[in-house]
Amino acid sequence: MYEVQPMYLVLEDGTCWEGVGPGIEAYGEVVFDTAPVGYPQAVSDPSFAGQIVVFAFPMIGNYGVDLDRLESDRPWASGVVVANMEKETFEGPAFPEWLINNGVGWMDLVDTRRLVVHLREHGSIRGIICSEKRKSFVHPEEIHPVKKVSTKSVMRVGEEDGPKIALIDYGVKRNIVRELVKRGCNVVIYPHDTKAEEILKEEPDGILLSNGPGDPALLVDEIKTVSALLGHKPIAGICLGMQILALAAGGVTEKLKYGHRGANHAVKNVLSGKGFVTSQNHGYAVVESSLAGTGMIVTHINLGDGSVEGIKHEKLPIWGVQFHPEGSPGPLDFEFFFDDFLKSVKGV
Ligand SMILES: NC(=O)CC[C@H](N)C(=O)O
Repeated sequence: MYEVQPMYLVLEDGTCWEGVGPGIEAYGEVVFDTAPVGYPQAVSDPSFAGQIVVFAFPMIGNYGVDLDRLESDRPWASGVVVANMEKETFEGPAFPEWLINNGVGWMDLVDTRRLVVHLREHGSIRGIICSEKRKSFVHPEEIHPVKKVSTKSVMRVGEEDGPKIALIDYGVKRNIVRELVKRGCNVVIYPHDTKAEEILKEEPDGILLSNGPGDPALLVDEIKTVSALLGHKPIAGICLGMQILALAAGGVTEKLKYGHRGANHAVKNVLSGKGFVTSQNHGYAVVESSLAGTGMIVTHINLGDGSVEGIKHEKLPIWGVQFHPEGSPGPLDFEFFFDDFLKSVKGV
């Protein structure tokens, strides 16, 4: 077991939030997530790298961590803030112990209801979890988090004689890989900085751009690579992957005030009128008006704030979604995204 001590979450706007924790400091953009369950999947989603996640649901840690059902091999969130951390569980490592063992700072007994309202009103903001009250703090030097979470070498999984999918890993969630493998694909996972020629040399049948952390507009080389790939093969993008697609086509992305992170975000297909409940984790969005003249059109919007949730090319097999068709955590209503991708890859 571990001991807890008084800890503070100090935000860049000067507000200080009290709680207790195991004494591990954490630094990052403070964001909130509204999913009630699936916290091990959420914090192991590499898209949370560099972020302190505040869980809006009050009880976290009620069940332990199933190490075989994570979205990567470790928690990537830089910190976790909760109202009520359960200390013991019957199965698997307890959530708070697992965070400590991986060096992730957390805080318990925080007034997360008030904190989430604060973040909604003032927007996501940087902060630090620390053991003394501070008025200001120095920001550690930041490198783009995609560099930290992407694979360092090419990896191959799945059926050797299946459709060959080039998956560019900006911080891929394991469930995206599982969805492809489940459909008999031969998946080649590439580091984020792989050149277009190297990918095309392998003659993939389709290209999938993964989710990932950080500001998409800063990924200048990755955007150039995707521009060079456009038009060669069917290309689909998920979350950061969709944002990179839009930027590669000439569009623009912007930061949302507090983003969408949770397991019940309603989106609408504006072409068919159908609605879907989706899993989401993003802080940036594609600017709809910036797509004019790029060949890309909006296919889905968020029913909460009207922001862009899906795009496609008018003529070519290129499309993307801003939410997570692989769920994990969250609903699988949109799992057919992978079936559509495979149909496009096989040309049926
Ligand atoms: N899950 C993701 O791929 C997130 C994309 C991007 N980092 C954002 O916050 O908008």
